[in-house]
Amino acid sequence: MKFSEELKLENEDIFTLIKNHPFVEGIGKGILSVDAVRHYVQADYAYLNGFMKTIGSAIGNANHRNDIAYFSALMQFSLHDEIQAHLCFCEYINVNYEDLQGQPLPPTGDHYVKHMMYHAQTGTTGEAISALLPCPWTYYEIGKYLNETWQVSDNHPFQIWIQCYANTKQDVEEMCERLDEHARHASEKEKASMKIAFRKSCQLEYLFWEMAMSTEEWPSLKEDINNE
Ligand SMILES: Cc1ncc(CN)c(N)n1
Repeated sequence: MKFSEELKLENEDIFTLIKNHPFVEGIGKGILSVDAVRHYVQADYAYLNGFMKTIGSAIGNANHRNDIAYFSALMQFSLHDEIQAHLCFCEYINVNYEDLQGQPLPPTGDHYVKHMMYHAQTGTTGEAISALLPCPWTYYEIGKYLNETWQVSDNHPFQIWIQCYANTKQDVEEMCERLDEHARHASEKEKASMKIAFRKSCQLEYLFWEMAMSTEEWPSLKEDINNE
């Protein structure tokens, strides 16, 4: 069995939790709370910046030119293509995209970016790919699942969002192949680290949806004090 197939099998529980998450269900139904969508886009804009910076760190640690070329191509999707997914949500809540940019990451998003960055800075290229892979992989699974489950017609409010990710099969397969190539040359110890990095990223993907749904914020009394 390929290493990527092993990872999928071992983390099927989290993939299922993600597909059944109320935010994901809301995308399928075409009904989501405005606050949750606003919170998601604000956090995801900052998260994608962190994701791309993590790729930058992985490039800094890479020993092979083909990995550098791969990482640079991987960055393009987040930098360009995902804007349409965000704009789809912005249209739904009738808010300018620019107004949702530049916000700090809420606790879960902050933890997720730092987790990926840790593996990119301290681990091997295989470990960095393991930490980064759940981002494209879980979204591809969500897009595919929603496309198969709901009638996603032209007038579905989240059609563009769903198609954006449902069409990424090839990208995910390519990333899995790259991971499998690294796993073939990895020691048992390195493969164990890769598995930990992958599972935590899957779990943080789930928690990111929770974060948006609960509009998670850093705890503080300061606003209350300022408002008194
Ligand atoms: C948190 C998160 N995870 C994954 C993706 C899909 N690239 C995303 N936009 N945001």
